Amino acid sequence: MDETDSQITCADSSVDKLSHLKRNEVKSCPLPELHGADEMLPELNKSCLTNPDILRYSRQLVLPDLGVQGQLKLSKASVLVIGCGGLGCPVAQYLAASGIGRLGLLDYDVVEMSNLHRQVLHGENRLGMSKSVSVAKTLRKLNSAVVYLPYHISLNPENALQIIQQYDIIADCSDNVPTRYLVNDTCVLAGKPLVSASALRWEGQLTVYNYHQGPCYRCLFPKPPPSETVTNCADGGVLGIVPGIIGSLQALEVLKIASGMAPSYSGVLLMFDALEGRFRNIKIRGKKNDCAACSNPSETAILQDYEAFCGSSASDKCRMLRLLSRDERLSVEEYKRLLDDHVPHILMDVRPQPEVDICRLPHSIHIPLKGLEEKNEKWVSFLRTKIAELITAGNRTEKTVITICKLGNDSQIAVKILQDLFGKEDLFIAKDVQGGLMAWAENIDPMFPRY
Ligand SMILES: Nc1ncnc2c1ncn2[C@@H]1O[C@H](COP(=O)(O)OP(=O)(O)OP(=O)(O)O)[C@@H](O)[C@H]1O
Ligand SMILES: [Zn+2]
Repeated sequence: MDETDSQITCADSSVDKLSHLKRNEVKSCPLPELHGADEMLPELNKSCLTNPDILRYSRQLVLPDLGVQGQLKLSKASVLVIGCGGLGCPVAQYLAASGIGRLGLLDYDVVEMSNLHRQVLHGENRLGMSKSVSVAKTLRKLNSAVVYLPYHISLNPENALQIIQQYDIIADCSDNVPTRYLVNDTCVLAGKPLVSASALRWEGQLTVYNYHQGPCYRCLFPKPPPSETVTNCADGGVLGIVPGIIGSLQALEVLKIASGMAPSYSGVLLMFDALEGRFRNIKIRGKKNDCAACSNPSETAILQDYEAFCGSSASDKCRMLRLLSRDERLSVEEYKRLLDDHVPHILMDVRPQPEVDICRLPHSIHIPLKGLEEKNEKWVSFLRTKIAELITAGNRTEKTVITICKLGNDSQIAVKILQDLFGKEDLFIAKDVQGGLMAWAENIDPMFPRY
């Protein structure tokens, strides 16, 4: 079947309108909601398996723990997958293949090239398309008996309860802390089990919240971590297979709950280390008596400002630190002028080595942020040598060090450390390049690689 004749149940005209919009356009235009938050969904009430069902699911039907009754329960169950990215793809794929009744697919974002190594339900022909629609289109070809409901929206405190209460089980496949708190609190309020997972670099985690008397996310994490300590896939990287593995396990937990079995990870945290090839199960604390969310669910307020609570955004792709004042920063245009005017300076690239191996500005020196943070003598004396060379070579005596990284976060931290190390010296100036090398690629040099 070709892309164009896929029978996604949402209005296909709205899908087409969305398909090739850029992310910002999608966010800013009034969206034709593919499935609105307030739309009531029909009940799933399959009472027996048809012959095609029996053939399709035969290999799992013969499993004594599942059987016909389990399969029928699956067919009557509905699951909301929040985030159609690295985790959401395998979760949705295995649930669809297993014969879940209804799959809600929620994501505000569109498919990008850097998604394809792990978000395996999208493809090159889907670039710019709504992720939720793309997943629905792919899965329609895998199992057309499942009802797919794509929501091309951002889950927020205004719509979360209306959507979540229409599903039996929730899979959190999102990638940011405000969304995790929002999903948790809403699941507590609506009384829904929440299968939650994360994947970053070579590691993955998985647990089930709010299942029977089990703990919720807030029982474990009453307060969010400091926003500057939170890394996402764009910052930290992720091996595509890791969310593939964790997402498959997430689907397994959902399937167990949906078919009437007990999940394995309620009150237990699975930690997967792909480098070591090791899975570890850690027993986690039970329900907290004074948990702000689940100790008294009817009182749980989900209308708090989750972004303010967490100090980070639920929709920005990149976290943006604001450590420096405007005059401690150079825009890429200002930095280009400084280069064109041959102003003596040191450009210090503070990214980790693997990123420098991908691309760098040829005149930069490389001192990784980690080396600076540890005040590593090797790097500090290397920088002192470079500053001495700058003073000897130039007619001017300003010791100007400009830091740069991928997006302009680590470069700000580097400026703070430099100010601490050299700030008392005469004529020492430290600034960073706002937006980093990706802003350089965007606004100055279109040939510079983006990653
Ligand atoms: N509040 C939210 N509402 C809707 N979708 C969300 C929300 N929070 C996160 N998501 C979605 O969850 C998905 C998480 O998946 P993943 O981290 O693999 O993708 P990504 O954000 O595209 O990755 P990258 O960081 O590499 O760009 C994203 O597609 C993101 O758009
Ligand atoms: Zn709790």
